[in-house]
Amino acid sequence: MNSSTPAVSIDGVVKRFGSVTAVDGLSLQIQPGEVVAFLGPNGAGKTTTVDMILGLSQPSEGSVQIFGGDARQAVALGRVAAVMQTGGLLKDFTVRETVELTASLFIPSRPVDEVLDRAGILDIGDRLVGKASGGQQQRLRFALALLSDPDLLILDEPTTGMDVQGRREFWHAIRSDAADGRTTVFATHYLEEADAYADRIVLVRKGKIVADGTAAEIKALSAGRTVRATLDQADTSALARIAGVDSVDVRGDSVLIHGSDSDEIARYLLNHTPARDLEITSRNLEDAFIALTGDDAQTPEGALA
Ligand SMILES: Nc1ncnc2c1ncn2[C@@H]1O[C@H](COP(=O)(O)OP(=O)(O)OP(=O)(O)O)[C@@H](O)[C@H]1O
Repeated sequence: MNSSTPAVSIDGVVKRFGSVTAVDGLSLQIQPGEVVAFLGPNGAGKTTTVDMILGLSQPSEGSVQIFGGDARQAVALGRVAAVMQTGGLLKDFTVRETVELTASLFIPSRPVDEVLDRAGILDIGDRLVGKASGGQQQRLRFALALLSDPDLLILDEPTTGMDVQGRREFWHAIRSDAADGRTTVFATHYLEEADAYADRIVLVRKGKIVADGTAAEIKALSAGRTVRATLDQADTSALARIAGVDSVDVRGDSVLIHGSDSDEIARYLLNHTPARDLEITSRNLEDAFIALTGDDAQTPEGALA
């Protein structure tokens, strides 16, 4: 590997499960040290992509390379570790025994106490896993992932079940390891988490990347305004052709048009249609996410993907 080798290189990947295409032609390169959020609604293909990065499944088409090589090999060498949503913990072991047992299976690079401390569970080392809360179990999975001191950490909904303080401590640990060069990829539903902690957000919808950029770039992309007007029998395809328009939604006798240039939309409606009662509103962040990833979303003009 040389310094220009990407940590993750996904090239034209398609993953099908029978008639379902979970990942549909995805290409993505992640450089060492980046913290990247995979954001998207249920069923967007986040977990399927994460599984392929971990070598747990193979693409139907295309290729996935981790540090220039095979994903399974990178995992076997301890260069890649993961914190997944469920599974993998034995309830009758204590928290510390779980970490010790895992450490005994390979040559760990970090001492047990250090990873327990890093994950914020040093004080509950003697607690049975079955008695640990959901958030504590999630921290335990994090501790296990840190044992090999991986170069690439994959997190699937990592903070599920964690309280506010737990989330903050968790992300603090992730960011400080990123500063030391660790690459981190996490899948989430939470826009706020991606916004606050990722260097880069990859927005996926129906197995495709719909936007890829910094949080600021994504927000700028999904900004814009909605123009609502009363308009019978709206010609939606004509409205969709107005410069900067990315969605047109008809609700009863109202039409909602979203785009980057609300003046242009209003001008068109007033000059070329019998539209009346115009209202112009800004979207909040959550609306923007839905606009980019919802069922009616169209890839916005000027998309960063
Ligand atoms: N083993 C499987 N067999 C059949 N279909 C699958 C399988 N795994 C995933 N899928 C389908 O592939 C699509 C993508 O699923 P995936 O779990 O990757 O989405 P996701 O973005 O992680 O969703 P969520 O946010 O709900 O975790 C879904 O339609 C899902 O039903």
